[in-house]
Amino acid sequence: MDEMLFVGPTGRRVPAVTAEEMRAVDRVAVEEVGLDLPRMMEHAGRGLAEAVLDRRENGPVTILASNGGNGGGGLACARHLANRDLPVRIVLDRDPADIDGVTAEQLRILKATDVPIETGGGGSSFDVDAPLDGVVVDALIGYGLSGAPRGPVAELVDAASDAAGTVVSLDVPSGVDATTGEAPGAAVDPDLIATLALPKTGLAAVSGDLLLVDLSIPATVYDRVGVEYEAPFGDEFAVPLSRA
Ligand SMILES: NC(=O)C1=CN([C@@H]2O[C@H](COP(=O)(O)OP(=O)(O)OC[C@H]3O[C@@H](n4cnc5c(N)ncnc54)[C@H](O)[C@@H]3O)[C@@H](O)[C@H]2O)[C@H](O)CC1
Ligand SMILES: [K+]
Repeated sequence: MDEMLFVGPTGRRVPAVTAEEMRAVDRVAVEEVGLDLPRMMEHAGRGLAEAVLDRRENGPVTILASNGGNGGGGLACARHLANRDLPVRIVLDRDPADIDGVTAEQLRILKATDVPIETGGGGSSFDVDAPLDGVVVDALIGYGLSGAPRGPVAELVDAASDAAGTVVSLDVPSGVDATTGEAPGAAVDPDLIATLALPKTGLAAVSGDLLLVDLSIPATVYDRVGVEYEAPFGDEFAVPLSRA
């Protein structure tokens, strides 16, 4: 627990958490402190959008999203980028009607805008075999990965892997186990990973620049979970990390 695998901008060691520890942090934040999921997801989406704006290239921004917390952050990011007139499109792994929970709240907002929402995995306007140009945002799976990517998610992971431009993964590259860094099947190989709140232990074993995005989780949450924590953000809301 609390392996010091990462270093922040001031040279300070930043602890890493396993997926299980991060789930415990989430649970305490929501149930004991009242920092609910929509609030954290908004920070995730904005931090991700700032990372994309920093690395922006000509061409569209394609946001690949599934039905979890990771996808919800991707959808919040899409809103920020579209509000800045970037040519954004969303590709879901499933029919929009099958998105639920907090992620569906994010989707509902986007449906009121003119951001195109497509569905990957056959039978839709999105051609999974056409190369993706511009920036690709990988918001398919975060620390909720269970086994090798399957079905339409696997096809979208492959599409991100074949992309010519910059690929930015949210929290963890989709297909990579957040705790071990191992990939049980296909996995995204991003240029940049915008990881949330604390780095995940598995990120020590994968390539890609690392940016740590603040979710505004108070230190008491980490205390209650037993994660040794010193706020790594200083005066910033996102800081680059290097691997120790
Ligand atoms: N405090 C925080 O760190 C917060 C993080 N957030 C983000 O939420 C995700 C974790 O969300 P969760 O809903 O638990 O899981 P995921 O989104 O990672 O994945 C669920 C999604 O993926 C599908 N899936 C899982 N395994 C597979 C597979 N092998 N093949 C195909 N599909 C798979 C599953 O069916 C679901 O659809 C975390 O990483 C952060 O990005 C919150 O936004 C805020 C708090
Ligand atoms: K991801």
